[in-house]
Amino acid sequence: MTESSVQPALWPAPHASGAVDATVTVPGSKSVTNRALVLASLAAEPGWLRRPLRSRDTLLMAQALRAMGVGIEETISSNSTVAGEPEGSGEAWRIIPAGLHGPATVDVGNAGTVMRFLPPVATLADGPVRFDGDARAYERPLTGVIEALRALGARVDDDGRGALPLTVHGVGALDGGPVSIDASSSSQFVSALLLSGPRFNQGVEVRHTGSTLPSLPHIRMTVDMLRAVGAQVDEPETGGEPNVWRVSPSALLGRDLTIEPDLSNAQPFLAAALVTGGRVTVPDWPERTTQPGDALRDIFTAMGGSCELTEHGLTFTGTGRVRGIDVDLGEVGELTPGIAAAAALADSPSTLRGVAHLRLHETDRLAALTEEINALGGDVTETADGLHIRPRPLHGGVFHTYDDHRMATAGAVIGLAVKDVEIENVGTTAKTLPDFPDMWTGMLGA
Ligand SMILES: O=C(O)C1=C[C@@H](OP(=O)(O)O)[C@@H](O)[C@H](O)C1
Ligand SMILES: C=C(OP(=O)(O)O)C(=O)O
Repeated sequence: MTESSVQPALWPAPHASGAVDATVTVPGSKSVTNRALVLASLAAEPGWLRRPLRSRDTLLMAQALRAMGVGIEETISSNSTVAGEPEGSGEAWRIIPAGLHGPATVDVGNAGTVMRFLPPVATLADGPVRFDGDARAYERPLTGVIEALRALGARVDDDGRGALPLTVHGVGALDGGPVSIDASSSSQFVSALLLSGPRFNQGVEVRHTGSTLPSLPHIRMTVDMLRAVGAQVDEPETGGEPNVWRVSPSALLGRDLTIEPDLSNAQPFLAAALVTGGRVTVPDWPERTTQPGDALRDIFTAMGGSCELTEHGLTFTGTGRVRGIDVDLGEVGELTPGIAAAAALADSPSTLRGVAHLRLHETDRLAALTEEINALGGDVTETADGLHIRPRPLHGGVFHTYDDHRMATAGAVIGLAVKDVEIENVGTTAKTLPDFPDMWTGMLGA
């Protein structure tokens, strides 16, 4: 078992003395970077990732792929394709695919994308690949991936719990074909099988048998990115059978891909505009995207304020009044902590629904949000699939983060409006946004 090296500490969350007015450049998307790393590693030719996210989750992904033999060179690119960016200024990773090797060991940390996307990749290695990670990673669901790989012809040794730690005994190839899984606990089970599917002998046909399926935009992201590297995918949203995704066997192209900003990590900054009645612009907000964070344009507008997408990016302007909201977040679960934080500062109650699976995220997010907002004087109750939040005057105190990056950023949003909030282990934001504390104080002009 491994642990992050970040030490617990109390970080005094800055209080906003007035309306925030800032432009905040947000680093690349975790979900896009980690999919791009996997697809580029499985390709038949080298490729480029420009503006990749460098954070704990993406560095763990890169390190794991390197351990299996992939070449990943971190460079400053000489031919930046990013609009408005001077030539030579962009960070880029050159990915050089190779035959995948075992024995290898993979530290997944607490990255859902690493622990779910890489076991299928490891079936293609020519030896055993051992997966281990943080204590919390042992508790996160993985059965869907493990059982599917066994059904598709792989040997996977775990300790019988259907979870980490485990060893995938790669033999250089996998039969693939049809498989049924229950992905109600994580959409990442579906994404994982689809991403490696083109490299299985018969491709893969994934049938989801559960009653609910969270985070559909993330499955769309997988399908879009597979198609962009030449894979053939049949799926429910373009006329396929409901709950069935088919990927044909094929070689994948090496592409030159510029990673979009992480719109879920833009959330705390947009929330700052919402709760202070200020204005925040996030440059390079994509016009079209599969990222769930794009839903913030509607959700935060419904909570008070307005947004405008121009060539400068997305500008969100708050009014100083935050309204409660009744919303199903099943498709965009990772936005829940930030929405809960804004809802705790609203002038009417909120109900957040459709997110029971958050109990198995980085921490039990429903329990953690309830505990921490209530410890500051709030009135939050858990429901079977979400939260009821009745706003109350809040007071300062320690906001615990449970090694959850989105708890830390949620606490920072509350701290803007409530004096003397201290965030425990703000360094946990390194999972997806290592520069968060500096970006936050920079936004406030400190
Ligand atoms: O595929 C992805 O990149 C993700 C899918 C979602 O996972 P779940 O479906 O497990 O919620 C999301 O919450 C996570 O942050 C990223
Ligand atoms: C749930 C999340 O991450 P993971 O990729 O580890 O599932 C998240 O980032 O909110």
